[in-house]
Amino acid sequence: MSGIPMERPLLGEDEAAALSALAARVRELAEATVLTAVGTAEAAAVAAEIEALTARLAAGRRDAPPFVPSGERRMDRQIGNPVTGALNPLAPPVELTVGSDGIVRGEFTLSTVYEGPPSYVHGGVSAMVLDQVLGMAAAASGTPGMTATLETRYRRPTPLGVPLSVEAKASRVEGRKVYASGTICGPDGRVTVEATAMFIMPQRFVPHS
Ligand SMILES: CCCCCCCCCCCCCCCC(=O)SCCNC(=O)CCNC(=O)[C@H](O)C(C)(C)COP(=O)(O)OP(=O)(O)OC[C@H]1O[C@@H](n2cnc3c(N)ncnc32)[C@H](O)[C@@H]1OP(=O)(O)O
Repeated sequence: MSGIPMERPLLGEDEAAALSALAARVRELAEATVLTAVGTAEAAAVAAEIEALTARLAAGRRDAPPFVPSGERRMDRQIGNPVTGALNPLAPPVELTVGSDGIVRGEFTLSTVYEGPPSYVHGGVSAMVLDQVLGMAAAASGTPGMTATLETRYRRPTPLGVPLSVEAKASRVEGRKVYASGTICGPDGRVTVEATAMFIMPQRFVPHS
């Protein structure tokens, strides 16, 4: 049982745009923090200002990240998602589209905050992106589910700071189980990471169960 409530407020367009702009500035702040070379006194002064800004935002704190309305496409309502969520400063964010062919596609660039080995993307970050994209491909097949298994194969290092592409597709559905596969490719089109996964729709979400 999660400590975060399932019920969510829905953001209007203006509020979603304003909070997304805020998250974009915080993303820049995170990268500036990792890369800054200002001295210790300046770092301490900035930390104090950020503490005050955090207190201003927390003055209107919600119990859980809000959703945005998304009509039929319930999979893109989680604006606080750590991969795709414009509202989440930890998300790159990866913008995804679902094609009529069932393939989920996206383009994204990862900054140095996602570094694993020097100058390359952390393997856990690649796995997180693929989990999301394969999960959306499973949902696009009509059977959304929770990740039961996720296998990643790291073919070559994934570079930071250059455009990457990701895509995934559901391969088969067996009852509540959906199998999907996908890749991340570098700017040269070569695959850097491959993944396969199996998602299971929890029994409690099965319609009319
Ligand atoms: C509708 C839900 C919301 C979705 C909204 C969609 C939003 C739009 C897309 C967004 C995309 C997000 C992408 C990120 C998705 C995460 O990150 S999900 C978070 C990570 N995953 C988890 O935390 C899952 C934790 N595990 C669980 O909750 C439960 O174990 C599961 C996976 C739901 C299965 O529970 P269950 O339905 O009670 O399973 P159960 O009836 O015991 O078993 C059913 C069958 O599955 C097999 N099985 C069960 N678990 C496993 C396993 N881990 N490995 C292999 N086989 C297994 C059983 O052996 C059984 O097989 P058969 O006997 O039928 O052959």
